[in-house]
Amino acid sequence: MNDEQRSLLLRSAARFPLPEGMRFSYGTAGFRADALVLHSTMFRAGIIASLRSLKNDGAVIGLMVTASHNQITDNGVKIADPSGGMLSQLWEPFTDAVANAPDADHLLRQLICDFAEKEGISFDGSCRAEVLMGRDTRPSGESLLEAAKEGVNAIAGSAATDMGVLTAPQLHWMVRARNRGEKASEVHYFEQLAGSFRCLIDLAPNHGQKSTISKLVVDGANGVGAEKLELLIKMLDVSFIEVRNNGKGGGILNEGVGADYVQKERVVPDGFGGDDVGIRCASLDGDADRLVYFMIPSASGKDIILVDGDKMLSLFALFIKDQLSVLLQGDVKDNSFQPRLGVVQTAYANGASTDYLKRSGLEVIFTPTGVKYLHEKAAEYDIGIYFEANGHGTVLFSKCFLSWLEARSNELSSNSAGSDQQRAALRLMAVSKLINQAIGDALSGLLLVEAILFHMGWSISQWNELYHDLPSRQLKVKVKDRTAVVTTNAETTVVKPPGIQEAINVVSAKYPRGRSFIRPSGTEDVIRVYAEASTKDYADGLAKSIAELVESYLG
Ligand SMILES: CC(=O)N[C@H]1[C@@H](OP(=O)(O)O)O[C@H](CO)[C@@H](O)[C@@H]1O
Ligand SMILES: [Mg+2]
Repeated sequence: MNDEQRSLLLRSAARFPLPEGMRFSYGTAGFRADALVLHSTMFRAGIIASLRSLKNDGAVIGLMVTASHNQITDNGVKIADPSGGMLSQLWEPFTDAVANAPDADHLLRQLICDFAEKEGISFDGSCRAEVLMGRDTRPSGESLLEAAKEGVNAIAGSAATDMGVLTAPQLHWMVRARNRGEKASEVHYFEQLAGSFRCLIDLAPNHGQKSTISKLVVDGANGVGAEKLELLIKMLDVSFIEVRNNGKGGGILNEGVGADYVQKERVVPDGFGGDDVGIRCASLDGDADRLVYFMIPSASGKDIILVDGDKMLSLFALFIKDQLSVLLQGDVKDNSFQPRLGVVQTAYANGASTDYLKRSGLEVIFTPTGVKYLHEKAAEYDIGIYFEANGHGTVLFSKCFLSWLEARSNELSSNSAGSDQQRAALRLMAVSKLINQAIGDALSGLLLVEAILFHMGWSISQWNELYHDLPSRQLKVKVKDRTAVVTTNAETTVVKPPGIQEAINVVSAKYPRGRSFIRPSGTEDVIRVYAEASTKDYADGLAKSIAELVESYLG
């Protein structure tokens, strides 16, 4: 950095002082806190996004202002890498250090200069950083986005482009598209989703009945997802999707609504009730990267039948596996390309889903919690399907598989146009365009679920019958120091403190189909307890006993 660049950075940083007594951590999914204390964090996240762009020879980086499913008074920021995926984990320690560096004695500037030197990032103007920015509908978003913009501008020669209100997955999609030299506006995003959805519907065996698709009611969490889904519905020109909780009726973001509420509390969200019994319903979260489906079984209670991320994963896996087997029919094994299909879950996946997937002949792999881990693993396959139970996930197609698929499809269209094999190839191509390749996306996931249910001719109940969830229960335990718990085996085994894993094993073995684990949360100051067993009472009892163990070991 030359003197001029240094003084620009210092002048700008002085306008966003670090709040006293706060400690910020990039955590599982970006910085999150009360919006009132976040201006310095946003400014600094802007700096990091600029540096990340410079490190990648000026590739576009994304910066999304959102706190997803948190309460409306919170906000946060996630950074998207050039691929459209989450910020590289290798940069997280630096990101944390920048967010917490004291203003005094130019420590922030020093930290940035030292890191830039180590990473070989040059400020000589040979490349220009570019950061695409978006925000959800939180009232604090506009001013926080301005702070982030100042952070980008504090690195001389960088450009920040404000894309306005977006879902998080839209911004990730745009970053990916820009870096691939593809059209990247919101209209292009909608066109790609709508076009590939129509294609899947037209390729369905029962396509003549598309005007009879039954009603779907979507809880938009009073957030950005509702607004964008309404636009998408207009572009699709369909009438079977109704959006509720779109924020226009006075409802508050994530309050008694949204995917996280529905999945964790397992109760009917606001805006839904007796008139919706038996109807296919879905819930988005506050930045529309999570999606769960549900059904209201009776008008008299608040209970729902939850159709979660595990079931979405199972539905996608089943459909893709079927299409692949049609496509590969008759191919001589030795000569043909055998695509590797992998399914990625975390320990929170319901045991019944894992059994179902394995019984279906699928390769199931486990990673720690957090989509950054699942995404990385899924990317190792030709087709990698990943989902967290809470509804965050997607399907990744490798470049090599897509080239093979395109060639195979061209070959089939000249030799056997209209054949089952050709239709299977076209379906798989449409899925790869519909489902967001950058990150889990509730809107694209929703259209894929709808297209597959239509293809199968299934109701939500038939989908739900793929397997029966084992009753499960999650608890949170507040302890003195959650970092005292260290786990291994994708968080299913505790290695510290000594003895607790053995105790967990003994307790779990007392319950039929008992399985439980503990881990420190990456987003809250708690130890999370998960338990499942053959009945609801057993799952509740097991969770309670494990929580007591945690208290006695870590108090
Ligand atoms: C049990 C659970 O739902 N954990 C969530 C939650 O992480 P924790 O580290 O468990 O706090 O927030 C993450 C970010 O949204 C999400 O990826 C993850 O699945
Ligand atoms: Mg979210």
